[in-house]
Amino acid sequence: MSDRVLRRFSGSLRRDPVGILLLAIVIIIAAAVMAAPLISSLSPVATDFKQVLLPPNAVNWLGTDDFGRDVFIRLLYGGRTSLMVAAIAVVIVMSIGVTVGVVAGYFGGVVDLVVTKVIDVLLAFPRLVLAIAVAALMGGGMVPLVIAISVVAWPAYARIIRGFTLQVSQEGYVSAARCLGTPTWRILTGHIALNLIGPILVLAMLDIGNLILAVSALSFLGLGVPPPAPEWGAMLNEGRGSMEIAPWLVLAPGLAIFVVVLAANYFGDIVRDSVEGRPVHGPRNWLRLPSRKRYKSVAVASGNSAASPASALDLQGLCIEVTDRRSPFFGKRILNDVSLNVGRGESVGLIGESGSGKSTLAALALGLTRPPLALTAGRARLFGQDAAQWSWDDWQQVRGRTVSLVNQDPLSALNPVLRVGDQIREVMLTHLDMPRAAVEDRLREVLDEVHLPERVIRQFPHELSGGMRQRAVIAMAIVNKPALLIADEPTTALDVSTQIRILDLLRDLQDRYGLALLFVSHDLRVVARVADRVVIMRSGEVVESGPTAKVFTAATHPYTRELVTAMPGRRLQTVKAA
Ligand SMILES: Nc1ncnc2c1ncn2[C@@H]1O[C@H](COP(=O)(O)OP(=O)(O)OP(=O)(O)O)[C@@H](O)[C@H]1O
Repeated sequence: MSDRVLRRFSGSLRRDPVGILLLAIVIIIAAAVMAAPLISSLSPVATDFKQVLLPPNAVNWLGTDDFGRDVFIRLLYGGRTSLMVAAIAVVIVMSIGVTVGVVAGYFGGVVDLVVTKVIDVLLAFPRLVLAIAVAALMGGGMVPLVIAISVVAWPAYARIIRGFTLQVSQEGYVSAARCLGTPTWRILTGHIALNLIGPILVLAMLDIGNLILAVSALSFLGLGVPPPAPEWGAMLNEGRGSMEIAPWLVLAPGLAIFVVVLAANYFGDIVRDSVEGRPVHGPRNWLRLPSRKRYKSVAVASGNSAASPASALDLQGLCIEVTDRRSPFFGKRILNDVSLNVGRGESVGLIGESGSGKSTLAALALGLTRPPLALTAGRARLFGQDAAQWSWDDWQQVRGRTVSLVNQDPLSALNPVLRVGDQIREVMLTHLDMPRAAVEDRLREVLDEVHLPERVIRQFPHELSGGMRQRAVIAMAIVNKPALLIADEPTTALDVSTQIRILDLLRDLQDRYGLALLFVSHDLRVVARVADRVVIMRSGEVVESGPTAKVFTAATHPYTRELVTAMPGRRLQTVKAA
């Protein structure tokens, strides 16, 4: 995960001029602060009463204070204290917060009850007031400062980490590890803590700015490092008295705190976006409007005009390999010389055993081939255009509009906290500039098309049956009237009678819209019900293809014959009759 996050982080930063500027400033500040003794031999506490309150000049770049001390040198040494205390506090706060949160969330019961009550009590105090009380009780100084900040900051972390732990503990792999007798410490460190690295990183980045502010605030109140040692908050306090005649005394530390906190928050946002997988952060989003040009050309090509190409999806000699050298599977060929064509209005079934490469192929048709996998040979055309050349943004314009997906798990495709109606509306509004009334009309129309009652508009996914959820997902996929629908094992999670109804619905929609349908499945009976043509894959290669009836009754490849022989009921006619 870390590699992917790092790549996204550096990718976001590269496209973000403000982020790069802030990063450069922070690197300069951090380097200057670390190298303070090398930059000047002057002591930050050396006084010179002949030089008091000098404005910035060639010798004293940021002027002098009312003891004749050089403000620039004090700023450098003060930064060491501020940043070091904040960094130590983050580590301590994280360690306590993560340990308490994970233990409470995983063990639950009395442990959780006691911990959450303690957290509730601590969070009821205003953070800074509690920190002032703790620091004042301990008498000020660097160590009490770190302790005061840690004491008040850990409960918020513990509460968030407890929430994440509760969620991760419910995951199937944690239950499986428990069933397999994995020791508790191993589950906590290996399964749960590993999954919390992302949220922990985000929390740390977002809160480091707050901790720097807390250090400065306590020092400003005289509860930090004792004078004459410099610290940014303490410098603000010292400069307060002479602020009107020597504004540089407060401007210098004030600006330093501002820039560092701003940068920490800004990077916190980028890290959060990178961990959560949001594609773009920052000014790139603000400055660059989505490119409609290429989208229009794709949309035009996908229209049903006579001039548009006959193929919806046309793959020729396609190879997909693991191209990332860091992957242990580097060089592995996932798809080998695969050719497949889905004509307009045609329904093609893609059949293969587990691991044959069906999902990899479906992902390619949606522009979702991501590292470590890459297209290394062959041609991929969507509605006559060379889709291999499209950027992520180009694909974003096409996915959900020209090409849609229905996957096997409707529950994971629907957001559990949003009403079904809002989720379908969102798909429309993402792609089409429609008036409100038209959106509502189309919403009702599409629900009717997938045979769902209007009441589901206001319902949440958990209030629907499995079959209804899959219909809702199909409604989302077809609401923008796409030209190509990819159905990746859409009936696997359903019972047999619901399966048949969903398959009939897909066939029906395909006829009504002239949809091209790529139906991916390992179940021959299911494919027989919807596909005009079938393509059989094995170990990343196409072994046979042809009209459904022909392949099922007169297969030429031994593997296909094996599949057909193993099919319950054997004959296609039997399947259709069922
Ligand atoms: N990122 C990857 N790195 C290495 N191998 C991969 C990667 N992604 C997929 N594979 C391998 O590619 C092969 C095809 O995977 P794919 O998921 O496309 O199969 P599938 O036919 O969809 O299987 P299933 O029906 O079980 O989902 C598998 O052997 C899989 O292990």
